[in-house]
Amino acid sequence: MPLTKTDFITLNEAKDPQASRLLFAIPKKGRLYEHCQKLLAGADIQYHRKNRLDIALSTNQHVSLVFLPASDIPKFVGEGIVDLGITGQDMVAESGADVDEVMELGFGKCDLCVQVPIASGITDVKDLVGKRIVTSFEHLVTKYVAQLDADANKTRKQPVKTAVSFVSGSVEAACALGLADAIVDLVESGETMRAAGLTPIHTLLSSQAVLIANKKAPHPELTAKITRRIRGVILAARYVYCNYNVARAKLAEAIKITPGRKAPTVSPLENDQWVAISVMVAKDKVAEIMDQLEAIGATDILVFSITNCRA
Ligand SMILES: Nc1ncnc2c1ncn2[C@@H]1O[C@H](COP(=O)(O)OP(=O)(O)OP(=O)(O)O)[C@@H](O)[C@H]1O
Ligand SMILES: O=P(O)(O)OC[C@H]1O[C@H](OP(=O)(O)OP(=O)(O)O)[C@H](O)[C@@H]1O
Ligand SMILES: [Mg+2]
Repeated sequence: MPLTKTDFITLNEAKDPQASRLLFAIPKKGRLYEHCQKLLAGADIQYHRKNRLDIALSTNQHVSLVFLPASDIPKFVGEGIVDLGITGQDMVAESGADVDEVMELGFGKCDLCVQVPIASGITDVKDLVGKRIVTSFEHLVTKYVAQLDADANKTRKQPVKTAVSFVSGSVEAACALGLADAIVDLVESGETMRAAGLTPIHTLLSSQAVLIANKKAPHPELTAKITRRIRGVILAARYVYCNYNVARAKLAEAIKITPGRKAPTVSPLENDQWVAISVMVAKDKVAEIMDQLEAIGATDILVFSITNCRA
């Protein structure tokens, strides 16, 4: 939904140079919305969003949050209408907007894939030349198809053109509806693709959510502060804190298993044959690491979640 008149009044207030708030665009719904809410909470950017209003002034930071469709955010950031934004890398690529990609956020991971009906037997994108492709990623796909066509036409007498048409959602239905021979859409678990009887034959790009900034954003210090805070929240989500005891004789082996981000903290125990180690460990490797620590005789291995951190 476009911004309403009330939104623009609030936006103008928010842009009042006296207030000079940083404008931060957040996807207004969908896959990225909840993750963004958690990020904002972790970064302690508090706000109260009034019912149906797409702008919210932060109550504790010099920031106004602007809730927009994920697909519009790269353009708004690129043009400097807002200073910072969160969206998918796929949306940034599709928009062609010139923005600073400040940081990958580790959620909203998916691939943009060319998909064909399993029954078509097509396995090569070259076999789509001259056929019909339906997608929401019109610019990316048009560019990709232009190259496919150009390559194919080098060896053809009669040039062919692959047709690309746009739909805004439920792209996977296009083949079954007889609108397309192939589609290009996002795949995460692959459930939607399989349910539609489709199979992937090529990946155009891999995407995840990113923090993007206008290249001439007028609030460098506030931008840097928010970026640092968000980086802390992201980092905290990727790591756990691990504490264990190990025989001093095994210290070198233990450090190899848990080298930490810089180095582990090694503290003496009352028993001078043993030391205690505290260290950050990647969350997705923690079970493996605990197995390895146990195998060298480490004891009292404790793992704690980290709610926030600065590294
Ligand atoms: N299935 C998915 N898994 C992971 N990330 C996804 C998935 N679908 C979309 N995304 C990411 O989230 C971004 C926004 O997609 P989302 O589906 O939330 O918005 P939308 O399609 O505009 O809205 P809606 O689907 O609610 O109409 C995409 O650009 C992509 O980066
Ligand atoms: O591989 P999966 O885990 O099944 O996810 C992929 C689906 O998720 C998105 O759709 P969404 O639910 O956002 O609906 P939309 O097509 O209306 O955007 C995307 O467009 C795919 O259809
Ligand atoms: Mg969607």
